[in-house]
Amino acid sequence: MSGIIEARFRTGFKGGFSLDIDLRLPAAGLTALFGHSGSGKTTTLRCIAGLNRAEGTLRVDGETWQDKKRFLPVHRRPLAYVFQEASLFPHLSVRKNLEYGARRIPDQDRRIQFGQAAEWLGLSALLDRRPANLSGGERQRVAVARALLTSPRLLLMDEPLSALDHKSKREILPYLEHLRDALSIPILYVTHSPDEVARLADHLVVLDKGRVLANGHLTETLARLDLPIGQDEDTGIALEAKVVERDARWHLMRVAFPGGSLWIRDHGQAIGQKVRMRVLARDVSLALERQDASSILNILPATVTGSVPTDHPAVVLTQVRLGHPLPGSNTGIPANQNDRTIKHIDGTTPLISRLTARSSEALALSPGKPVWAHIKSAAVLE
Ligand SMILES: Nc1ncnc2c1ncn2[C@@H]1O[C@H](COP(=O)(O)OP(=O)(O)OP(=O)(O)O)[C@@H](O)[C@H]1O
Repeated sequence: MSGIIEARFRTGFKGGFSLDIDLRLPAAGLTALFGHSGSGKTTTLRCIAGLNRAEGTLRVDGETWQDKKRFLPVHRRPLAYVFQEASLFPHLSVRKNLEYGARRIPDQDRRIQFGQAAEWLGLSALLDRRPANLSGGERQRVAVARALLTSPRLLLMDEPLSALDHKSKREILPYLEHLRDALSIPILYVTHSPDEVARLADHLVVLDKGRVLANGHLTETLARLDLPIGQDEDTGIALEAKVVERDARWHLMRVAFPGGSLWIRDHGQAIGQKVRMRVLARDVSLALERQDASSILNILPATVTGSVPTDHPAVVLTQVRLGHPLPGSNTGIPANQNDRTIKHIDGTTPLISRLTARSSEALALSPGKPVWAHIKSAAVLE
């Protein structure tokens, strides 16, 4: 089927690790493969690349790369692979390294031009340098551009930032964000950084012990309370919003998303522009009444959808969805997929709130309960 990557693999190693996955992924945008060390992220990528000969099926946008009858070897799969460390030719300039990437592709098959790749990765001023005279982040940018110049139909990236220091990571992230939006090919991106997931991913796969724990849209998957991706200080959701209004006097802008909007610090984006935001669980408090006489600017109606304990008995995480149950409906009812009072909040944005177990009990926060989410802070990711 078109527009989809279907990847089904079963494989194992002598040490006892087995991989058994069945994934349907969008054949566009950036899909993050997230999981703890040893969960099978790299093995999955290697199976997709044809570097590991796993039993299974791989179809990319309607084209079969592997099934029971055929196995395209790695050099016949139109993909590019970016590793943790850039392996550039040390004796060649950046320009020559890039030209090497483009060399194998006949002109008529070239989908990404040299100038385009150099511009996307900000390499124009570096073309005459040798790799030894580049920072780690610059070397990785060259490696990504070189990969793109092979005109792949799929870009695989295996923890491309993990060997970089904090400053270099910050420098390279905007290039990757731009690339995600500009490229028409899908990117599969392995990481164990929740931060990179929030900033870069459109779609998220969570792996654990060689199995798929979750596979879904970024905001929805990050909002799940049953996954190992959260539960710490940085737990929260990430979402895409659109700038809809600004208040020049107070340097604020209003950003809208399914089910609501927030006033946040103005970062100068144009009206209509998309921004990616993060709302952390520790910045969301829940109340039964709307508390307007407070310093909090953003107060949104929401409905409780679930709650889980955390590592500390004093703290729980509660999931809500924006919107109140319909007027006149019986509210304190448990969540039920067929209940029309719950259904109307399907599709609105989920939030997670970190609160004490004592408050949760005092407010009787159970599924179906209407609340007001007071959002202390929300930020554009940049
Ligand atoms: N060639 C191999 N032979 C034996 N065991 C292997 C081989 N390759 C990987 N493994 C094992 O398979 C498991 C999954 O490895 P994999 O590299 O896919 O995990 P990962 O999620 O990418 O981990 P990390 O985040 O540490 O890179 C690990 O336990 C690893 O030791």
